[in-house]
This record gives sequence, structure tokens and C-alpha cells, in this order.
Amino acid sequence: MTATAARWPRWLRGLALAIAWVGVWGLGHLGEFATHASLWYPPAALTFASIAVLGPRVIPYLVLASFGGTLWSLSIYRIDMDWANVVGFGLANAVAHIGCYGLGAFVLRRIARRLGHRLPNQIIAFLVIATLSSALATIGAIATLAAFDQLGPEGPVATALVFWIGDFVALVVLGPLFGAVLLRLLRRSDLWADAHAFLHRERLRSPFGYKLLFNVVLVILVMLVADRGQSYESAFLIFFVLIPQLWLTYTESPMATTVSLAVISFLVVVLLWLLELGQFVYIYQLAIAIIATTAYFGLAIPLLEAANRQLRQRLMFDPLTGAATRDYLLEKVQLAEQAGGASTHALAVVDLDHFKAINDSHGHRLGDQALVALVETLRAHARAGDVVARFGGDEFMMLLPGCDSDMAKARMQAAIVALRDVRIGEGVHLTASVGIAIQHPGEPFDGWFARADEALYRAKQAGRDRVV
Ligand SMILES: Nc1nc2c(ncn2[C@@H]2O[C@H](COP(=O)(O)OP(=O)(O)OP(=O)(O)O)[C@@H](O)[C@H]2O)c(=O)[nH]1
Repeated sequence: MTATAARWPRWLRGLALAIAWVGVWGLGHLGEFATHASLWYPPAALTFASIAVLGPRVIPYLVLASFGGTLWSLSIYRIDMDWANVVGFGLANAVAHIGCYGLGAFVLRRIARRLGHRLPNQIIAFLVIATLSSALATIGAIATLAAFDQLGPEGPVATALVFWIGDFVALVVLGPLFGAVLLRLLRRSDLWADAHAFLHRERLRSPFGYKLLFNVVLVILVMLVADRGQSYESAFLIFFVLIPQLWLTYTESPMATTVSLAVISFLVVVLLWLLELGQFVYIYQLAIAIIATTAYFGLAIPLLEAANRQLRQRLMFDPLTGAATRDYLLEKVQLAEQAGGASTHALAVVDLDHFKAINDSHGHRLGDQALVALVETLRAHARAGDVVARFGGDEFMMLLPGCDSDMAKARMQAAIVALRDVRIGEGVHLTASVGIAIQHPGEPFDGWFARADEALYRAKQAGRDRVV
């Protein structure tokens, strides 16, 4: 299905989008609680997501779809209009709806391009633009309804509030979900590479199912209490859903957050209608708006944590050879000292022989391969708890906790013998020299390292390819 949609001709994809839009409009009508005021107004989210993902070229198809929505609304509310007015009303609706959301989506595309791949910023930009474009669309919709004598008895101010919050909630709750579906169906990720990865990074797993179930049960319970209590206080209980939703946001994938927000919002709409809680609709709208925006802001925390982990990885491991860095080794030395008791620890300093000559005659790339081969050989001779670290250039260290002098010497000797057999290129023979020192009780690292380095110097002086 995914591959098929990506290969469809443009006009067919546009038509499919228009049909989907009218279908979503129909769903919005199901969740409607007052004339022209749909609680979630899902097509707003689809208009925004499709222009944000696909660009302004989808606008003609959206105009077509919006005309479909207008005609459908005339039939639902049995509004009699002559054809000239129908065309005018349809056109005004299309301009108000697609113009405002198109502008918002267009601005978001531009900002996303400027921000590059920085998802927390993209989320904040999305929330701000969702607020402004839903306000603009509300003004447009109210003006259109007023111009065609369709404004209800509530008046422009009351209607505007319902429209604005409803559209905002729909945009925030459903926009990312529709965007993810479009990105997936059309296999696009260029501009939204981060958002794409963010929405598909992990599959939804079973703990998510239980957490979602918990949210669903909680929503049902608090709304049943509101039905019994019939008071503002009992309706405000819906805000407690924020706590499990944030728990889910922190512990599950971003996609899980998006799905959970869509499910609980839909459930609230259905229960509002089933339990006839229309008098509390503002409270529920506000609650969903706060829960959704807080959850999206909350997403930045796991993302920042992941970025921190990546940063730490770069700080602790050499990108070329994968060996640990000096800082990592120092951490392990401290741990070994704390845990070691009376046992001795050995430090080996390892340096490739005539490495400069390998670089000069075979090139830097082969030189790099030599470094990787050395680390692989050292690792092959390491035991659990040993640390292989790069000190800089072609000099490496190996920490051998719980090793005395003879054991350390035997093990490093075995490693350099194995290195002699490693072949990385025609006529390239690798050998290394090793200096070992056993830590004196309470000796600081620098002194210990200096003694091992001195032993290495002596190994080099004595003719290389040996352990001292
Ligand atoms: N390919 C490659 N070369 C590096 C890297 N880091 C340092 N070098 C080179 O490593 C060489 C270091 O050589 P030395 O250890 O000073 O000398 P040597 O030729 O190994 O001689 P001995 O140690 O005395 O046996 C220099 O030519 C550096 O340019 C690296 O990441 N990749």
C-alpha cells in the first residue's frame, strides 16, 4: 500500500487526498455538538498536515474537497441558497480554511528549513503556529458565516471561542498523526527527516498498550463521575489524565504519545455526546489542549536525554577505532580502585611500531585500518573488566584490573604475537611495543601512567615488538 501510494500519479494522489478530506470532515460531523461548531474539526489538521508535508501544490485538491464539505453542510443543516450564493459560500469557506491553515503550514515549512533537524524547536514552532493559524481561521470562518447569515444565536464571540479552541486542539492532536501517515504513505522525509524518524523510531510495544488502556479507563471513570456530579468541580477531574499521559510520554516512543492523544481526545468527544455533558464542553476542550501541548513539550525531555547519551558516547569513545577515551579509562580506574581491595592492577601502554612509515608509504586510510586492527587485537585479548582506550595518535592503553606483573606481561605478549599475523594490506606488517606498570598502593594515575610510558620507551629502545 505504501509503495503503491508513492507511485501513483500526482492527480490520483490529489484526488485520494480530497476524498480522505471529505471522509475526515464526515467524522468531524459525528463529533459535533452544536451547529457549525465541531468540537475537534479534524479537517483543519489534515489541511495543515498535507500542505506542511506536500507543499502548496495540494491546494487545488483541498479547495475541491472544501467545496464538498460546504455542500454537505448545506444538506445537513437544510440551508436553502441559490447557486450563486452556494458558490460564494463555498469559495469563502475555502479561502478562510485553506488560506489560513495553508499560510500556517507554509510558514512552518520555511521555519523547519531554517531550524534544520532540531525537533524540540520544530515542536515549539508547530505549537505557536497552530495557535495563530487556528485563531486566523476562526476569524475567517466567523466572517464567512456572518456574511452568509449563518451565524448561530450564540453570537460571534461565543462561537469564535469554541471554533478557536476546537481547531487548535484538532491541529495539535491530529496534525502530527496525519503528517506521519502522509510521510509514510508517500515515503517522504526530506524536510521532515527528524519528525519522520521521531514518529517511527520505535514500534508500539505491549507496555504501551497497558498504559493506553489505563488512560482510556481513567477518562471513562472521570467522565462518569462528571455525569453523576453534574458540577464544574467534577468535570475538572479530567485534568488528572495529564499525569498518566506524561508518564506515557516519558517512557514510550513519541509515536505512542501521538496515538494516545488521538485516542483519549476521540474518547472524550464520544463520551461528551453519549453522556450529554455538553455544558462542560469548554472544560474538556481546555483539558485536552493543555494535556496535548504539555505532552508535546514533554517529548523534548527524552529527546534531549537521547542527545545527551549520544554526546557522552562521543566523549567516551574514539569514533575511528571504537576504543574508550582517556576520561572513560580514568573513570574505570577509580571504580577498580574502589572495588579492588588488596588486588593489584596493571596498566599497559601500547604503541604501533614505525606507524609514521605505514602512513607515509601506504596512505592515511591504511594507517587508520592499522589502528582499528590493533584495537581489535587488544580487545580479542581482553577479559571482562579490562578497558582498551586510545590515548592519542597511535598510542593506546589497556587497563588490566586484578592482574599482577607476570599475568599482565603474558597477556600482552600474546596480544603482540597475534598482531604480527594480522594482514591489512600487501606488504604491511604490524608490530607494537608495550610498556607495563603495576599500580603502587594509593598511587595517582599520572605517576602510574608515567612509569608505564617509561617502560614503553625502553621497549622501543630495545628494538620494538616487545613487552617491557
Ligand atoms: N592514519 C592515522 N595516522 C595517525 C593518526 N593519529 C596520528 N597519526 C600518525 O601517527 C604517527 C605517529 O608516529 P609516532 O608514534 O610518533 O612514530 P612511529 O612512526 O610510530 O615510530 P615509533 O613509535 O617510534 O615506532 C604520525 O605520523 C601521525 O601523523 C590517525 O588517527 N590516523
